[in-house]
Amino acid sequence: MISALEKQAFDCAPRPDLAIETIGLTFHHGSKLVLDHLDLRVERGGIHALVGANGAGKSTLFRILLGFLPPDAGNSFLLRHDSLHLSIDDRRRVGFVNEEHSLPEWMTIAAVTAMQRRQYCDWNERAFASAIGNYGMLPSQKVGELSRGERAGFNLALALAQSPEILILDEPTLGLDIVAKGAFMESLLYSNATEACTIIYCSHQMEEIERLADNLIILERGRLANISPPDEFRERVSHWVADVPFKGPEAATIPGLLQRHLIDGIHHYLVLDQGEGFAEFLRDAGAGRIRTQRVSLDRAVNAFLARNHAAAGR
Ligand SMILES: Nc1ncnc2c1ncn2[C@@H]1O[C@H](COP(=O)(O)OP(=O)(O)OP(=O)(O)O)[C@@H](O)[C@H]1O
Repeated sequence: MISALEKQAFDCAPRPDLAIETIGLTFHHGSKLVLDHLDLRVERGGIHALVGANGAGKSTLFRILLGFLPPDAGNSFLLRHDSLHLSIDDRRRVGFVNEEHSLPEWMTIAAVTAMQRRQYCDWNERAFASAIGNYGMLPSQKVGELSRGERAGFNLALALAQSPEILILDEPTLGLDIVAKGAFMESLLYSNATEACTIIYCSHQMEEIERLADNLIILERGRLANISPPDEFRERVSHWVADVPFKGPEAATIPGLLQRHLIDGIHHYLVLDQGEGFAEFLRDAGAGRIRTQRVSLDRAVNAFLARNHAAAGR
């Protein structure tokens, strides 16, 4: 028989197969609940995209995981280590790139690189050279002189050279133009980081996610709303087109409704987790012709995140 104390310790013990684990993680910014008893388990390896509406709590989650913010309740573990007690060695195993790309502006690329090289004992010169090779930066250039895209690329090259076991990317391509975004993603994909480490990647760019991610994590108001391969999520959302007479059925009666539109007298419904039974529902509502269309990941995620607007309209 184990005691209540032992059971609690066992329940909070980190799992070795997980890169990230949060248990009942709760955080408030003032009176605002930002993370709401979040239970998240991210397996080691692969690319995991973290998606959510603005203010869903994604950056806050990263800050807690990295030990920059203490949670109000619950636990968070990074590579099995409690985020509140990460040692210097634990931190060396974690690469972090965010949209700010904050690096000392007055230092040259050569000087920042030399500093990082000294700091990380597992420094991988090949990974650094390969990532930085996508850009035409000169070692003598100061960080302050770099464009946003170059700064992002430099930051990524530094993080990859660390040989991290986990790489956390918080909207690293925010504000970059399409060419700079492409260069950043190429550097990431053609590094061997994708084989050797777990990448958790927060982005609003669905086409990037569709191309890169093995797993789609959706955070909604501080709670976990989905964790699955992106395709699996996309298949949960279906688009039905039907010539239902008049205004069509009341929104409140439509099963799984995410979004609906009336275009040229034809009703379009985006619904969640509905199979063939939905066609029957439309037929019962008076529909003659009914067809379904493929939904892109972008559309599926956006409709899912905006579904509360549909609910509010009911
Ligand atoms: N320092 C702060 N003080 C007060 N509230 C804050 C602070 N930082 C964040 N918040 C609030 O916490 C909530 C979550 O913020 P967070 O930055 O984690 O969201 P996010 O999901 O990363 O959003 P985005 O996609 O816009 O970057 C937001 O509602 C935000 O207004």
